[in-house]
Amino acid sequence: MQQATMSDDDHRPEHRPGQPRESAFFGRRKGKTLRKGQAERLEADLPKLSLDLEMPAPDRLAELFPDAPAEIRLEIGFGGGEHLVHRALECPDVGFIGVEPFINGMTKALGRIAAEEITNVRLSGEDGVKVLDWLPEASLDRVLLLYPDPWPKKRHWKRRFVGPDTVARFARVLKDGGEFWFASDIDTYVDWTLHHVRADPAFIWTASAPDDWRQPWEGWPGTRYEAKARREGRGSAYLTFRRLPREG
Ligand SMILES: C[S@@+](CC[C@H](N)C(=O)[O-])C[C@H]1O[C@@H](n2cnc3c(N)ncnc32)[C@H](O)[C@@H]1O
Repeated sequence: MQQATMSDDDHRPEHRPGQPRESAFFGRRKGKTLRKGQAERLEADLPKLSLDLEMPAPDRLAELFPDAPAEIRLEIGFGGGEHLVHRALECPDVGFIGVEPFINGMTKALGRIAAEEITNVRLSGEDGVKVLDWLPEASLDRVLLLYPDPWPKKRHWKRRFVGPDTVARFARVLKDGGEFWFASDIDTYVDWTLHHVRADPAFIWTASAPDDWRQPWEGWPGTRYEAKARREGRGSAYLTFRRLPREG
């Protein structure tokens, strides 16, 4: 990563807050044709683990999981699920919701979930925006966005998942004191995210020293996309924002 400038005003011309987006997915849903076994797994296993966005969310989100976890985290755009599965195994008492519209990534994650007999994960193949809008207010302890599609060309910055509307959505679904974790190897996206999240009074950026954003979180296993960034010579920033208590 080039040195992030951490300035707040670099990207304002592109930032025109308007109506909340109904979709923030601009990527591919399908890659290589799935092998027969993979297609069968997708068909058999996904419905069992998938959120039903046609039905209202349960008031107590913990009811989605067999062991009614006290803590629930959401990972948006999990790719092949490497990080999601690692954390689900590391924290069996936490409920994880993973969102990934790319079918090949979803299939890979389903394979790992089955192989490890993981029970504390629920999934959605929908756009993360739809899942955020479905979730009850103040229902999550953490939202993770790890290496979101970077859209490096300036004319595409508006496609980035982070924007004023999605930051407001994070603020709605997070519990007081909950956290939004963001990782990226693209310096303009790091600056962009700092600008948008710090513009929302619901959040504070928790960093007080450079290592707080240069070093990954405890137990960090890396991600597939991060490994690619390293091979190509880019470092990363890891931003942690805390949702402030609601007033009243
Ligand atoms: C660059 S990849 C990173 C994958 C993984 N987090 C990693 O670090 O290896 C970004 C992922 O976000 C997914 N994605 C893009 N837009 C999304 C959206 N609106 N909702 C949910 N996932 C999305 C893509 O399908 C892709 O798998």
